[in-house]
This record gives sequence, C-alpha cells and structure tokens, in this order.
Amino acid sequence: MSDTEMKKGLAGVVVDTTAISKVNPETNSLLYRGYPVQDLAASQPFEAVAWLLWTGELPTNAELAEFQRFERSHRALDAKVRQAIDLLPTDCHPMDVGRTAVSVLGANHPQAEDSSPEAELEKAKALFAAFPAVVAYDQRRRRGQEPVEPRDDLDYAANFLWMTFGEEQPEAVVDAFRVSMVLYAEHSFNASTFTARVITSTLSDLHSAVTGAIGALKGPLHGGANEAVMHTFEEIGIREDESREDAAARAKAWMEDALAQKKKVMGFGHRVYKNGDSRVPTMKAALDRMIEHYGRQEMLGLYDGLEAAMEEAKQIKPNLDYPAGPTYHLMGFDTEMFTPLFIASRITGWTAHIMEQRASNALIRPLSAYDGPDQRELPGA
Ligand SMILES: CC(=O)SCCNC(=O)CCNC(=O)[C@H](O)C(C)(C)COP(=O)(O)OP(=O)(O)OC[C@H]1O[C@@H](n2cnc3c(N)ncnc32)[C@H](O)[C@@H]1OP(=O)(O)O
Ligand SMILES: O=C([O-])CC(=O)C(=O)O
Repeated sequence: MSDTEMKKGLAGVVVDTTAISKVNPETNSLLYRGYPVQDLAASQPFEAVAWLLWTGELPTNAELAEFQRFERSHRALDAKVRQAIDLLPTDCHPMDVGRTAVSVLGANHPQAEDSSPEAELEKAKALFAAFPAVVAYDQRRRRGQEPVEPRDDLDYAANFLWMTFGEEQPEAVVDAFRVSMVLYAEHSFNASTFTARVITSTLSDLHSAVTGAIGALKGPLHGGANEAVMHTFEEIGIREDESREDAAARAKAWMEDALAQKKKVMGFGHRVYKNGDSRVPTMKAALDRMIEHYGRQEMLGLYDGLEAAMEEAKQIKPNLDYPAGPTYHLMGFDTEMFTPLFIASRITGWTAHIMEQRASNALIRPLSAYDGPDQRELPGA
C-alpha cells in the first residue's frame, strides 16, 4: 500500500501489533494468548479467561481463587448506578443503560484518572464484576420485577443467570452461558475494540474508552447483530408446536425473499473470516444443547433454513451472533438484552486492549482524502 492509498473501512489495513488474540481466517482459528478459544470454552471458567486476557497467562489455582473472591465481593449493584438507571426510561435501548452505567462507574471510581498498570487492572476487574448486575437489574425492571441480590456461592456465569431470573439455572444452561461469555470475550481489532484503542491513544481514561466501545458495539453491523438475528426469527414467526421441517421451509422462503430484495441479513458475513467464523461450531453446539434441553426443535428448523438459503444464494456463512441470539432467547433473555450480554463478556477484551495500547502508545490519527469543493471565495468578497 502506498503512503496515500485509501482503504475504505480500513479493510485489510494492519494498524498495530497485539499479543492478546490471533484471528486467523486461513486456518479458521482464534487464539487467546496462544490458546485455541474452543479449548478454553471446553475447560475454563470465564473468570480464568478474563485473567488470561489481562495478564497473558491462565491463573494458578491460588490466583483464580483470589480473583473469584474479588469478583464475588464486587458484584452488588452500585447505588449511584441504580439511581442513574432509574432515571432512564424503561423503553430506551438497554445498550444505552449499559453505556450510562459504565460512565457512572467511571465518574465515581476513586482511581478514575489513575492510568498506572496496577490501577487499570483493578478498574478492569471491578468493571467485569459490576456489569452483570447492571444487565440483570435492567432486564428485571423492564419486566416490573424487583432486583435479585447476587449470591456469593455461585460462580460468575451461574450468578449472572441467578440475578437475572431469580432462580438457579440447570447446569446445562449455566454452561452454555459460560461458553458464550468465553467466545464473545475477545476478537483483535474489531470496531468496538478499535474504538477503545483510539480513545485510549489520546491518553483518556479506561471508563471513557469502554463507554465509547459500547457505542460502537451497539450497531447491527457489529454486536447489535445478535439482537437483530432474533428480530429475524421473530419476523419469520416462532411457532413452538411447528415441526423442524416446516420451520426450515418458512425460514428458507423468508431468506430467499430478503435476498431478492437485496437486504443484508444480520448474523451472516464477517470482515475477516470469509470462510466461516472460528467460534460458530462451538456456539452452535451450545445452541444445540439448549434446543435439546428446552425441547425446541422448531428453532433448529429456523436456524437451518436461513443458513441453507444464504449458503445456496451467496455462500455467506454465519458469524458468532447467529447461534448466540437464539441461545439467549431460549435461556429467557428479552431480545434487546442480547447485546448488553456481549458487553459483559467483551469488557475483558476491551480492557486488555486498553492496557496494551497504553503500554505502547501512539496517537491514532489517520489521514483523509479531501473530496469537497476546491478553495473558493466567500459570497460578496
Ligand atoms: C460479532 C460480530 O460483530 S460479527 C459481525 C456481525 N454483523 C453482522 O452480522 C451484520 C451483517 N453482516 C455484514 O453487514 C457484513 O458481512 C459485515 C459488515 C460484517 C462485513 O462486511 P464487509 O467485509 O465490509 O463486506 P461487505 O459488507 O462489503 O459485503 C461483501 C458482499 O457480501 C454481501 N454481504 C455481506 N454480508 C451480508 C449479509 N449479512 N447479508 C447479505 N449480504 C451480505 C454484501 O452485500 C456485499 O455484496 P456485494 O459485493 O454484492 O455488494
Ligand atoms: O472481528 C470483528 O470484526 C467482529 C467480531 O467478530 C467480534 O468483535 O467478535
């Protein structure tokens, strides 16, 4: 690329190095600090994956136990955050609630303006621990339900579901949720992470960078796609008593019609992976387990029908948001809450990148090619 060549959307441009994750479209693989993501999803608590992303190594048993103690003692919904959320309408988008909550947490953090590595790690851990209560509180207030206090005998994933639904969830459900958290945690220089890095590159603070990242994640071309996938399913119509075959046929017809109208269908395609998203097989397996658990074969029909029709027409593969959306639906989350779940997970990757950017900073400021009017004189001059 010459110095002046323009790359719209920065497609194909390498902006910096990172040691946090490796997205490899050739081998269709994703490594977090060298470990295949599917191996982490098969064996690690989400707390251990967060630690890995921040520090570069999996925690020892003692480190994990200490971090889990910290996480459990920082779970309760902050009173000021609760007040701020209560000022927001119950029909605003839950991503606005998440964005506001992080902003309030930043404004009230005693080390808000301390960007030392120790303070950054402390803030990342506290944010990781605090965010599930924001999602759970917001989900419940929208349903007119009282908040549920965290339980410190449950791990991150089990407690997240407990605070949201007020009932302990079966092991299979907790595990599928944990898997989704591990898979959503990190993906190199995606739009929201890049936003966090741009903000950090001005030497702004961690909570500002995460708040900006949430804004970038909200859009349907990025994290908002998991919500949009469910809107597609809802538009097609979810009929619990329908056979898998009938659901697939209706979904296929819907997709053919959408593509004939040149619509973009969320949950398909990816800027980096052109041959399938490395995380989809693991997330799809978790979805299959949920479909089995809840006895909802018609959901599989909708899933398969859309995927097959897209493959036939355009050979475009599903991305992670495609299996994640129906998984969260089956667990009982409202559709609008899906992208805040992505925030809860990606806080780990964002904050790891914020620390990496700060440790080796250069202001991120690309050039633009001007295509406005030539220099001209003011009228009457
Ligand atoms: C966790 C995540 O954030 S994963 C991404 C989540 N986002 C989505 O699911 C949104 C839907 N997908 C898309 O919009 C795109 O695939 C993106 C934005 C993710 C990546 O796009 P890009 O690499 O910029 O490719 P681009 O959008 O230019 O697509 C290339 C071609 O494939 C088509 N295409 C790509 N994705 C889709 C889709 N989901 N539905 C229909 N057509 C699509 C485009 O229309 C375009 O066709 P054309 O060349 O005939 O104009
Ligand atoms: O990498 C991307 O562009 C989007 C994505 O899949 C992610 O952030 O998980």
